Amino acid sequence: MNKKSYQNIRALCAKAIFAVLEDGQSLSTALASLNHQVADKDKALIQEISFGVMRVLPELNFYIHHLMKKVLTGKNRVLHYLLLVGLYQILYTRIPEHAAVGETVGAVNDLKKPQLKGVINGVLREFLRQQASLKQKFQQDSKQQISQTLHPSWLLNRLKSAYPEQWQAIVNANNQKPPMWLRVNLNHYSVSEYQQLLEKQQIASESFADIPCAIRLTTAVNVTKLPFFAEGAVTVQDLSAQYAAYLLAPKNGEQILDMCAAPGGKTTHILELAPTANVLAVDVDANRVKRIDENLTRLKQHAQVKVGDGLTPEKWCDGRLFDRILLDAPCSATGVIRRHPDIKWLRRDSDIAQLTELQYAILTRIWPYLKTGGTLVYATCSVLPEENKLQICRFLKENPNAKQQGELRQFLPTELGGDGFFYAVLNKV
Ligand SMILES: C[S@@+](CC[C@H](N)C(=O)[O-])C[C@H]1O[C@@H](n2cnc3c(N)ncnc32)[C@H](O)[C@@H]1O
Repeated sequence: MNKKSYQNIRALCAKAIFAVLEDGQSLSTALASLNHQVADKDKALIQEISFGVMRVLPELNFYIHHLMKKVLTGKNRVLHYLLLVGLYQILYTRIPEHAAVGETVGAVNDLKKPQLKGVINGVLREFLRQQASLKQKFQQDSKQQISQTLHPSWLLNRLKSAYPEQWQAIVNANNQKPPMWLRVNLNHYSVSEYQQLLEKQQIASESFADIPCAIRLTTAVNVTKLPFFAEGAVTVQDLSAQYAAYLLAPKNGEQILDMCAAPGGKTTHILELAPTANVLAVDVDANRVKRIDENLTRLKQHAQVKVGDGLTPEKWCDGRLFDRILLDAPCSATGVIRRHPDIKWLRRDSDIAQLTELQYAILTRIWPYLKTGGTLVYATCSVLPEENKLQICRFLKENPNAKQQGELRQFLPTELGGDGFFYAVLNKV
């Protein structure tokens, strides 16, 4: 692509944030649709700024409300998001203040609002002047719990009620940048062999006793820097997500259904553990299903991949029964907020009841496709009991042929450990 067609990255950040907060798109989707306008060298910065703004949104809004008599609305709303981008750089990046202000002000041309250059410049410079006192005001704003925790109140209330002792630790973990975890393909390298390869590239890492293929990188790196990534030596996958395939315990030759499989992170792990298992990977989202194929290709694995709705398995299932089913149910994703901080502003309290209903419906429709003696693993990346423990309790009550195997596992996000995840293993008797 011609270099001249790349846009000012602050303008692109503002557009991406606009797409999330005004149009309800996920930040990953919004950034993906702008990707062709970003030079490779700028991709890390655009990610850092836009994800960072989502992480600390209430703080940045607090400052703007103190600095402006009238908030920018209507056709000028995108400039409100540009101001967030400017403030984030000043507060949370190493970009020198003058450059942060200059580049942000320069973005008004790409946003086709040159007449408002003075407003953006004025607000950012006023922030620099008042920075210390505004930060103090923000710290003292204890009435506004949302400012202090950077979480919406409906979610805080749910966390407090589910985890009266741990909610603060969960909130703190959610507000951190996430650690980068890898899953080593043990068919290619042992964990210690791969750590040696990383060391040669000056990439520091730690292994983790509970999961034999997991490595945490001390500092996140682009996957292109990972030795033999393209050849399938490793996959980027959070520690907690790596439990799924181990709990499913697939065997070669078995019939396995990976339900809600896209983008295939767990499909490929199942095939690493049981390379000749007959895996059917199904997801309702045709675009995301393409990514299962891409991941299978990179890892040189084979599975049958279908677009299908978990609510209507009779439409896509060829009549076979499965030895094992992984149901990685669509959920609130409240366990992965540190990876996707936009979730805090996209989800609504009312979504939880709808999701709970959908999860339960998929579970009940899929259950008949499990052989007697077979195993189903129910997983979510949620920390809310309604989507997890309470679902399983209800299912066990209503389905006498379902028996719980082992303990229910509710992982909570921790600073250096894995994401928030839930697992239940059910046997059909
Ligand atoms: C948590 S993600 C799955 C992650 C995936 N298992 C992995 O490890 O890469 C949940 C998935 O559920 C899919 N989904 C949502 N509703 C569905 C439905 N009714 N039937 C099938 N898939 C559905 C979404 O498209 C999404 O890809």
